[in-house]
Amino acid sequence: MNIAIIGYGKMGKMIESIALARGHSITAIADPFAAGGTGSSGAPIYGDIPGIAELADTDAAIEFTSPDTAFANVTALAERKVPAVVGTTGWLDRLGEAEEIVRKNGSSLLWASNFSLGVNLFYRIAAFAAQIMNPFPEYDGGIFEAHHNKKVDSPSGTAKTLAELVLSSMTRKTKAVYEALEHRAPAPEELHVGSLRVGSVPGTHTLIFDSPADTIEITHTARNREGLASGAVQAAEWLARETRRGIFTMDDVLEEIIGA
Ligand SMILES: NC(=O)C1=CN([C@@H]2O[C@H](COP(=O)(O)OP(=O)(O)OC[C@H]3O[C@@H](n4cnc5c(N)ncnc54)[C@H](OP(=O)(O)O)[C@@H]3O)[C@@H](O)[C@H]2O)C=CC1
Ligand SMILES: O=C(O)C1=N[C@H](C(=O)O)C[C@H](O)C1
Repeated sequence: MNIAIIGYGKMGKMIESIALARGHSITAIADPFAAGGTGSSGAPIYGDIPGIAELADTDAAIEFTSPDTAFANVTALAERKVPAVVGTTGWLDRLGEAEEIVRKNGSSLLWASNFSLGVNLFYRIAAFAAQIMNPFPEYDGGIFEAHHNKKVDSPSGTAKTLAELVLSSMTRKTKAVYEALEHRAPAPEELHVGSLRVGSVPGTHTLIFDSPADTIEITHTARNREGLASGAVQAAEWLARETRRGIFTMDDVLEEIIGA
């Protein structure tokens, strides 16, 4: 299939190499920093989302840019009717608005705060764990995430998704709190989420249940960005096969694989 890459940073470059290894072609790359050149696939790099003519043969675009630019990119791709796989985090307060624009244009959006298949399986395990821990109030719950020191959004998108899953499976927790809690202790119904930015950590997420007697920890540790980029390319393949138009997530891709 033909893929356009929006954002030619750490993820965009890894996606290009994985897409090529899976037999795909890169039609265009958009990134203001590298505009005017070509990617290692030979695809031209534009400063902004290319026009309809340049994207005519593109089956799907994969977008990993920055929280400030993702919404405009999703809008531009929807207007060009290019199905979009979007991994940028820290912009999802505008997701509802973006979904409306995508639907109005009869296009498609598949988004995920984390495209790693391992993390999406971890989400399912975490939701089940939260459900079975719910009747045991002696076990408090919390979330911890660590990422590299170039990451501009905190908490991670993955931690936010994980918190939403825990809240929907654990009725004694009603609210996620992300701040440092400098001057107060968390209330029992609050799910505290902590973030660390250090070095080159690709992404670690832990769900913790802690009682006076013991601790249960479920951790996903990314070793590198390959799993993330590979999941995004698999999501683009899924979206290009999908005959329905509309809004999808990585959970739809996982559902096709595991049948639930
Ligand atoms: N959902 C998931 O699985 C994952 C999500 N992410 C998220 O993806 C995003 C990108 O991550 P990463 O690749 O590591 O970040 P990088 O900073 O390495 O790359 C982002 C790139 O996008 C470019 N960019 C900025 N604005 C635009 C624009 N308007 N159009 C096109 N390109 C633009 C940047 O250029 P410049 O340097 O000039 O600003 C940069 O080259 C982050 O939000 C991160 O949290 C990351 C990994 C996995
Ligand atoms: O910025 C990153 O690097 C990552 N961002 C995503 C997030 O915010 O959850 C996913 C992954 O953990 C890497």
